[in-house]
Amino acid sequence: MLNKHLIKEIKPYKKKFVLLFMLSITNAVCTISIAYALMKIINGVFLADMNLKEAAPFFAMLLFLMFAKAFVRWQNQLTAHDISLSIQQKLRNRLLNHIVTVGPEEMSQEKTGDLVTLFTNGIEGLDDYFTKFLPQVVTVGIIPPLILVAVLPMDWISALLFCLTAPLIPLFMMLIGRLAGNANAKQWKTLSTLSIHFLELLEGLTTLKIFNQSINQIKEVTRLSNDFRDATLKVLRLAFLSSFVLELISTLSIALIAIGIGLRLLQGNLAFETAFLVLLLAPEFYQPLRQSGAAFHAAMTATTAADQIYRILKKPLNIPHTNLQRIEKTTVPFSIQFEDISFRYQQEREIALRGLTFSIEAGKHIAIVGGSGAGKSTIFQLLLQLVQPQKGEIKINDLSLCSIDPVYWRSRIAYVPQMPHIFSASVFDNIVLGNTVADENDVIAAAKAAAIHEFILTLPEAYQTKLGDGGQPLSGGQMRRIAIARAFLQDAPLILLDEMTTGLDTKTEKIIAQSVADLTYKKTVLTIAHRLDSVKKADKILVIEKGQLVESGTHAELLQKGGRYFTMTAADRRNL
Ligand SMILES: Nc1ncnc2c1ncn2[C@@H]1O[C@H](COP(=O)(O)OP(=O)(O)OP(=O)(O)O)[C@@H](O)[C@H]1O
Repeated sequence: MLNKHLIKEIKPYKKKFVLLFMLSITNAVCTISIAYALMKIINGVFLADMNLKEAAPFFAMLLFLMFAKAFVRWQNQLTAHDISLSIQQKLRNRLLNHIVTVGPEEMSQEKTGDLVTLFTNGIEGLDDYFTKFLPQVVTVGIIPPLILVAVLPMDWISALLFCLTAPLIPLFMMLIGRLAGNANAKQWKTLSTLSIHFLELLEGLTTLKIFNQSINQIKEVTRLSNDFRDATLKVLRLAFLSSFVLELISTLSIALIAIGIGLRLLQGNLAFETAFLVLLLAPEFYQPLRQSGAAFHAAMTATTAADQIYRILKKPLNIPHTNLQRIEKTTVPFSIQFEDISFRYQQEREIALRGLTFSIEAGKHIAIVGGSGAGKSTIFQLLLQLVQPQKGEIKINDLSLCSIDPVYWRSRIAYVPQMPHIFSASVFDNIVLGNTVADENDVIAAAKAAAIHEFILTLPEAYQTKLGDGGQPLSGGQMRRIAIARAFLQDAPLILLDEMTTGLDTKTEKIIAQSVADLTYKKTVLTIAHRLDSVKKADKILVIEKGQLVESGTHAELLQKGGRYFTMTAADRRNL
């Protein structure tokens, strides 16, 4: 239950944790002193004929101690929440940074719904660990032992009973904890599955409606929702059961001590003062142990989430971070060499690229063609350093790509993906996307080059119109043009274009083609093309099939060869 990862997170907050410890000791001292003051007042007033003047200091002491105890508990909670919120914020940032650094390939093995649940409920669930469980552990470690030390010299029999009965509570907690651990894991899994299906329902709403499947999906979400309710109820049942058991054990223990004290009082073997003080302290002795049951269950949920969080944080970073170099600006445009590159995606049986060897001279325009799933996009993934080849070497200006700082390297690439992502931000921010030096004129120029400026002006707030989730909806072609404007703005020496003109009308395509020609002048450009008539002008065409390079040359050379490219162009013409 004391999760070693979560405990490690406390290290930077050692001082605050020491304060928490000191506050718990003060709380324990206050608890014992309150019992002592009460005993003095009641014994004095009822049995020792104490008058008001004599009792006044004890009343003052009692009042002071009660305030002090309330203050200490308040500070205790504040400190615990302070530590918890700082750790949560740090973990959220670390998780986010790690996900970004690990990259899309590794993260594609994770379910989006799982990650969303982890990032929200999971991290928030850790709060209970730091604000309930850990302070409770500290309290359990301080209050009962201090009470024991106070009681032992006065009444060793009650102290012995404390010692004999107290271990029963953690023992039962451990037994119930085993069951609760499984129930918590199941509850977490069900919640994740529910999130995944709900996300799918939202994302695939159109498809589901068209195929009349929305009812089925709703039924599935409802079924999962019921499963989640059952799983939660099971967890709650166990939590209530453990509370019941702990309450029962502590109540019986207090009763046992009270009977023992009563009998010895009757026999005259015990002074009233001592008996009364021990009776007052007995519930205080068991209270932290009793409360630890609830804290224990809160911690269970937190540790289940923590296991998932640290599993993600353990994912290896795919970039070797030693001796990273930069390519000086003077060496652009870049020449590229693929030397016997082989690559297989994790958890895929089929190899995506096999022994790929080709070279691209600096400043040349290369087209990559091939059937669906041939491995074209994977070449871009490798060039973007989103994945690393298992075999072979990629060289940029004769420098190994894996020795180049990936952050710097990506800043030298303008990339238009097949399906660009539009963020929940203004049109302006979506085009700028982190380019800190671009001003308004640059953005407008980029939008004009991407033939999207006129359209942006028709939007309610022009360049300030919000896009993305909940914002202005865009067509596929408009999204592509925003992505193309991004690339224009970046003005990088290496340009990777994936299906550049897909989803555009002929007029827009012409405008963009001209802008691309201007943008790519004297730059190294790689274009993935499906429509073969758009690759005729390329300096070199690479034909990829089943992850292998089957042909390369200019359009004319390849046609003359009468090989795979020739067959593809013939098929392309027939389909027109
Ligand atoms: N993230 C991924 N995880 C696992 N396998 C992948 C991933 N991306 C692609 N693949 C697999 O790698 C192979 C090559 O895919 P790639 O996307 O490079 O092909 P492509 O030529 O770009 O296809 P298309 O023209 O249809 O986009 C395919 O078998 C594909 O299933």
